[in-house]
Amino acid sequence: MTPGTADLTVRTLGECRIDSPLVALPADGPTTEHYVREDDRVLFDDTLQMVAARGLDSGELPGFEPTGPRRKIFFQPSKTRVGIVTCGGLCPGLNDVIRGLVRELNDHYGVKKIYGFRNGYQGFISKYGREVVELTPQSVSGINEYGGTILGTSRGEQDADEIVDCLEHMSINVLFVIGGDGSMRGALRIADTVQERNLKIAVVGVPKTIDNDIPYIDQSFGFQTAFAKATESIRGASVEARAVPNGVGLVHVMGRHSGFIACYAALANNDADYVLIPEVPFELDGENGFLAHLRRRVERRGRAVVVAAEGAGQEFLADATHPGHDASGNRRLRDIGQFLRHRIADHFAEHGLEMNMKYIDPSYAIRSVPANPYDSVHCIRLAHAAVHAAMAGRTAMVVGRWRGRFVHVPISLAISKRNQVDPHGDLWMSVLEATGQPRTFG
Ligand SMILES: Nc1ncnc2c1ncn2[C@@H]1O[C@H](COP(=O)(O)OP(=O)(O)O)[C@@H](O)[C@H]1O
Ligand SMILES: O=P(O)(O)OC[C@H]1O[C@](O)(COP(=O)(O)O)[C@@H](O)[C@@H]1O
Ligand SMILES: [Mg+2]
Repeated sequence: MTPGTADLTVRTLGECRIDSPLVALPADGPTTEHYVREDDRVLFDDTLQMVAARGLDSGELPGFEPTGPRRKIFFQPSKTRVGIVTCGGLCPGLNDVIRGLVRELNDHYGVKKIYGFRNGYQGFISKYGREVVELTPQSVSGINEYGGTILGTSRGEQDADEIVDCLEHMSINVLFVIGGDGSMRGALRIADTVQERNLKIAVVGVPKTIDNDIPYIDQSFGFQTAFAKATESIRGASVEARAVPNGVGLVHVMGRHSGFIACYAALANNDADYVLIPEVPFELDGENGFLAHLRRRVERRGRAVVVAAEGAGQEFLADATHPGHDASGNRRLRDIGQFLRHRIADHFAEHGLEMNMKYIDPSYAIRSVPANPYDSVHCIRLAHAAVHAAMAGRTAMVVGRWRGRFVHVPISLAISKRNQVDPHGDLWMSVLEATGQPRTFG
C-alpha cells in the first residue's frame, strides 16, 4: 500500500491562535534543500517513476508535514504541563531525547512543569506505585553521557483508560512517548482515548528501536550506535578466525524480525562471508545449502565469518517447546546462534574436517551503550521537532527523518507495517556483493 495524502495527514487538537515565543526562529524565505516552510509539504515520492505512477497534479502529490517551530501555537506555554515516558527495549540515545525535550521546553518555550513517568506505561498505573519525577535542566544535565534511560522502561500492555485518567488527574497537556512499535500502538490508544473524552492532550512519539523496524522514517535513533557496537564483535570474530586453522567466527546479533543490524554491521566491517537475516530464508543442508557452502569456503580460504540476526532461521527451531511471548506480546525467539554453532561443528565433523569455532554474542551490549555523536545529534533534533509539533497542537504522530528531512508521521502510518530488509532491495544487494554469498542457499 503506497500511502496517500490522507495517510500522511496529522491529527491536531485545534486552531493555533497563540503567538509562539520562537516566532523569530522560522525562516521567512522559500523552501530550499536546507529548510521547509511550515505551510509546505515534504513529498512522499522521490523518483520520477513514483511521481508519474500517482497520475496527480503536482499540488495534489502526498506529502508529510515538515517539523519546525510554528509562528502560532496551540498551548499557552506558561500554563502547559508535560509528561515524558520511555517504553520497551533499551536503545542508545534515550537519555539524549529526554534531555533534548526538557531543554527545548524549558529554555525556549518557558514550560517549567515537566514530569517523568517511571518504567514505561507502568508509570501511569497506580498498582505499580511508580513515583513521578520532576524533570528540570539541572536534573537532566549530563544524562546523555549514559546508556539506558533515567526514567526506566518496561514491557507489558497497560490500560489506556487508566493512563488517560492519570494524565487528567495530573492536568498533563502534552505526553511524549519514546518507544518502539509496541509503544506507538500504546500511544495511539492513548491519543484515541483522549479524543473520545474530548480532551486537549497532545500525544507525540519519538520512535526508537535498535532493530530499525519502524517504517516511514529513514532510521531510528540509536540504530547507528547499535550496529557500530555490533561491528566490534564481527571484528573480534574475524581476528579469532584468522588466527587458527579453519577458523569460523560466528556472531549472533539482535534483530527480532528485521535484520538491519546484521546487514549494516557486516557491511561496516566488510569481513563477513555470510549474513543471515529473518527476511531471507535459507536451506541448511544439501550440496547447495548454507553448511556445504560454508565448508567449501573454509576449505578454500582457511576461515570464514558468519553474522546471524537472532530472528533468522527460526523455522529450523520450530520444535514443540515454543518459548512463548514477552510481556508485550512480542514472540520470544529460539537461539539460532547456538543452533548454528552446533550444526556447523557437526557438519565439519561429518566431513572429517578440522574446524575451530569462535562464537560471539554481544547481546544487550549493543543497546545499553550511550549514543555515538551521530545519534546524539539525531536525538536532539528529534526532540526539538517533537516539542515544536506538540506545542502546535499536533497529536497521534511521531517525528522522524524522511529522505533526509524531518517530518511529522501519523502514528497510524508508523504502526501500519514493520520496516524490514527488502530481499530485492539495494541494501541486501550490497550485502550479497560484499560477502559473495549466493542470493539463495539450497
Ligand atoms: N498492541 C499494543 N497496544 C497497546 N499498547 C501496546 C501494544 N503493544 C505494546 N504496547 C505497549 O507498549 C509498550 C512497549 O512495547 P514493546 O513491544 O515491549 O516495545 P517497543 O515499543 O520498544 O517495541 C508495552 O509496555 C505496552 O505497554
Ligand atoms: O530481552 P528484551 O529486553 O525483552 O528485548 C530483546 C529484544 O528487544 C530488542 O532489542 C528491541 O526490541 P524493541 O525495540 O521492540 O523493544 C530486540 O532486538 C530484541 O529481540
Ligand atoms: Mg518493538
